[in-house]
Amino acid sequence: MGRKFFVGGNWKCNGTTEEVKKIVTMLNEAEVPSEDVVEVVVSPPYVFLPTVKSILRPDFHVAAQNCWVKKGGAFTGEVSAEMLVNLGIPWVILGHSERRALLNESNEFVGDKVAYALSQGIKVIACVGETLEQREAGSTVTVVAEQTKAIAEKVSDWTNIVLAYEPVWAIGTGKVASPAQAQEVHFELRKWLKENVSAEVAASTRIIYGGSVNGANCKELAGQPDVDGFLVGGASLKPEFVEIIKAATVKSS
Ligand SMILES: O=C(CO)COP(=O)(O)O
Repeated sequence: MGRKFFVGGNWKCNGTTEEVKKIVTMLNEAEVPSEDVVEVVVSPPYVFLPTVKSILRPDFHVAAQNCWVKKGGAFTGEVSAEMLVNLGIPWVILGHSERRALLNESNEFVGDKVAYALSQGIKVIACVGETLEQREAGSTVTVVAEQTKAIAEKVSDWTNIVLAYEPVWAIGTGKVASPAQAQEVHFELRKWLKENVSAEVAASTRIIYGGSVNGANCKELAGQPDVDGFLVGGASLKPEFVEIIKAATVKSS
């Protein structure tokens, strides 16, 4: 169905100017499959976006890690979607579990943000995922379905959305979901999209996995039929990110 493999690097709140330049140099020198095979998007903190955009190879793209829920104005400390457009930033990550948990972003707020960013022409990596408690209570599918529903209620066009399944218990813990665990939730999310949005959206929307992805586990995860790529945290700051990008060839081989 032509879901191009997608690899996002979420740098989170890390880096100095020097470190950022070093990572970009490493990426610029890397030999990776062509843009026809894999879409690569890196997401530095806001303050480094212009630098990264200006020095990053043209076949890779940049994403912000957040943006404000509506038009900019008197919202101290926020960055608006309009500003991202002004800087030529094509992507934004929204609904990351760290923001949901630490900054109390609700499902509804995330849905509003996704809709507003899309309305301004910014493509969205929308994150969903359950906590360990929710998984142990057997509510994983309900939780991610509710998070996805809050987005689906606000948007009509899914063309510019990539859905990132990031189980909270796997983020930054070194405890990666097994390929079977990831596939199970990705399958359920695709089924949810089919039943609640459309068969076409279900077939064409990329559903990517995030949570302790590294150079050693990426290939097996990429081999799962409903895993269309990754959102990588810690390993996206390291040379092994290149190996993760190369996992795209698992799909094309
Ligand atoms: O949160 C993540 C990406 O958005 C995943 O982080 P880690 O790869 O460090 O577990």
